[in-house]
Amino acid sequence: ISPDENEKLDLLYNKDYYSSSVLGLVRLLKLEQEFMENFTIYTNVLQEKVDNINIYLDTLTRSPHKTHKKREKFVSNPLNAFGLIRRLHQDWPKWQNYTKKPLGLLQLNAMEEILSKVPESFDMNETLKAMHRIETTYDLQAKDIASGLLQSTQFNYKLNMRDCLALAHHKFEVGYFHRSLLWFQEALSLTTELSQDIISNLKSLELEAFATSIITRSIYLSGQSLSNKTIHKLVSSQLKDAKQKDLEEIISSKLSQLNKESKNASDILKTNPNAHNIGCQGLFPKPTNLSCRYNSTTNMFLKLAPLKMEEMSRDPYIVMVHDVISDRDIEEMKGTIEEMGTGWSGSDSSMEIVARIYWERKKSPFRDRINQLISDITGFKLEEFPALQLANFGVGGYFKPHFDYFSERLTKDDADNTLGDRIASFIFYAGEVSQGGQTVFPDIKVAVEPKKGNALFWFNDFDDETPDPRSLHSVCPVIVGSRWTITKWIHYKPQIFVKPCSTRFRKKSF
Ligand SMILES: O=C(O)CCC(=O)C(=O)O
Ligand SMILES: [Fe+2]
Repeated sequence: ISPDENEKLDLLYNKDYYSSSVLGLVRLLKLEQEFMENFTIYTNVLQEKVDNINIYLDTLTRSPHKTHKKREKFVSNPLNAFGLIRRLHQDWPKWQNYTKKPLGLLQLNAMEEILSKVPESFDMNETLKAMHRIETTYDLQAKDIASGLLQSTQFNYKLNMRDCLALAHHKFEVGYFHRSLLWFQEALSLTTELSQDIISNLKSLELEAFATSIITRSIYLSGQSLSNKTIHKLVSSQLKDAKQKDLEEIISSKLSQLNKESKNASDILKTNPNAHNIGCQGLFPKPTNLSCRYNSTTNMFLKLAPLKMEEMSRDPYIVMVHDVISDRDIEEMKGTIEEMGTGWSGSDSSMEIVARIYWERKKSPFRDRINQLISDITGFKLEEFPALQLANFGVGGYFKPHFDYFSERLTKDDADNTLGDRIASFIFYAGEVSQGGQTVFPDIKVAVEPKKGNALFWFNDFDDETPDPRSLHSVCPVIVGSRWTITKWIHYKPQIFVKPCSTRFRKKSF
């Protein structure tokens, strides 16, 4: 990578994107609100001008003087003659000037300023990907999503024709022709609503862009070896003079054709559910041999307020602790956040921006309390690495399957190797997530609902600090909700005197 490209990447990665967190989306909502307020004032100012002109025109209402005789009679009266000359000499030039007076400049400038902050193509693409992730992970249907039905919940929100068209085009670009066709049909079924719209020619532009992509692709697929220039010419000639209806026809028929040709290939294979998707859809078999219990032994304080512990898996050990963090704690947590940074999923070339994160490095009563709580629950010592990581996911935000042990995730914030590996992970669920966002362990078929107030604890390593690959875990795309988490990684070395005696070693095969 050249220094230039490095700089570009740096810019891309250090930007605060709207799509990567619900916090970012809240900022964007405020931005749109501001834009609409300015637009409203602007239209009011325009309206006032129209009103003023109308009031003046109303003062001049008179009979239409249809014949020459009537007109002659009218101007033969000195009052009318005088008024006529005076108006044309004095008034009308002023009104003409009035029409030229610029209006609402303040608002127009404010709107321009706001438009300089709107989402760029990166954010647009991320939100298309997020929608795609939600659709494919949970195997939702275009018509359901468009009408506000997400899984079994019916919302009062709907997508409009332009939303569906953008999704159809994206599905085509990523090779999901079947889904693309369904979204396109959805868009067509909604066309009436905007057909009279002043911006409907924008729709034609988008249809044209879509048709161009499709025809270009089918020419490529036809196997003729043509230069890009020739292809471009061919496409333009096919689309020349195409009306909106023609464009719709071209897109529909080509998509159907692509879909037929690729049957059993792209869509079906790609949406073939993997273990992560099965977990997200709630289809793991229900475990039967697990227990719930009150824990009041790790610490004196627990005798007063025992912990509600629910086993999620016995081997490897995964436990959910119910109702351990209060709404007040969560509000306090949000108050401690300064600037948030970009949260990532994946590694190297497949890195994706999925959340905003904040490392709580400064000592605070909140941080002390949370660390104490984790110590009380787990019995582990945290003094040597007191930092906490807070995260807020975006809608559709997720985390690819990964391991938390160091060999996998070496980050500069947490890579103090003198403390040893991250033998265990502890996560508080600190946001309201009504759909999606589960923590999933695909290999051992465990899926955990991110219920606000609860916490999840699991081991990443065996007792001898060797990695336990069954700790592979992922986060399902958030469908509805603002997913906040507080994460703590528990390191090996500080636990040297407190580690449980049970020996959980990697099973060696000889
Ligand atoms: O938020 C979660 O449920 C898990 C996050 C995670 O796996 C991580 O940050 O390493
Ligand atoms: Fe993780």
